[in-house]
Amino acid sequence: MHRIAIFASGTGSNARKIIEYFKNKTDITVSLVLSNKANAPVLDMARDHGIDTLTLTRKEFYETEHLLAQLHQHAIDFIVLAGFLWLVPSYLVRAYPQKIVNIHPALLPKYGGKGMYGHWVHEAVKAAAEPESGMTIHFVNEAYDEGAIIFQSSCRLDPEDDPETIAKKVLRLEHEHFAPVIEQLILKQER
Ligand SMILES: Nc1nc2c(c(=O)[nH]1)N[C@@H](CN(C=O)c1ccc(C(=O)N[C@@H](CCC(=O)O)C(=O)O)cc1)CN2
Ligand SMILES: NCC(=O)N[C@@H]1O[C@H](COP(=O)([O-])[O-])[C@@H](O)[C@H]1O
Repeated sequence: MHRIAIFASGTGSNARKIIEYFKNKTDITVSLVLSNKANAPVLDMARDHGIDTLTLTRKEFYETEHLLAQLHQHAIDFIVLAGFLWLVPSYLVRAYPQKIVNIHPALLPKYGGKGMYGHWVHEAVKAAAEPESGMTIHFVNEAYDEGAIIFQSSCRLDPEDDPETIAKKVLRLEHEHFAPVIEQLILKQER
């Protein structure tokens, strides 16, 4: 059995799609949802699905081994960042080599890096009058959004699109692709 931990900071619509996708699978399950925000809606959603949750302060996340202990206690072997807004530290990247993936709401390498999250991404895409946007799933390394790209999907943008409608188009792609890409990656790695 592969056990996934999802890290999220906000709404958790991607986390919900992933939880629902693996609910009826026999070889992969979501066993833990972590957030840096105690009031994040993703935590209530996880609890509604009977999934353990964990909230960490910045000090606990960066300066203690509490997270590693919790991941070990839950036998986590894969980590998914789904709207998580803190930089994953080196100790965790090293502990889970090629086992941490992130979803980014743009076609990396453009529109990535520090400050590029949520609506800031779509604002920048709109400001640049891009003809398309999309989403990227990539491995997580020590820097924001610089890990090897695993999968990308794009959508056409219209002149009348604004950051909100761009976000909706990109989120639709994320919901369609993230869970199956995670499944294919996990099963490919075990071969
Ligand atoms: N080591 C890594 N950690 C994280 C990555 C990564 O690729 N490597 N991806 C991010 C997710 N992300 C883009 O996909 C991203 C999230 C947040 C930020 C950012 O600038 N955050 C702010 C803090 C925001 C807050 O605390 O509310 C900051 O660092 O100043 C950029 C990109 C997740 N972690
Ligand atoms: N750079 C990181 C970033 O911006 N991540 C983005 O946060 C949103 C979370 O939505 P959700 O909470 O509904 O899944 C998603 O669109 C994800 O790509």
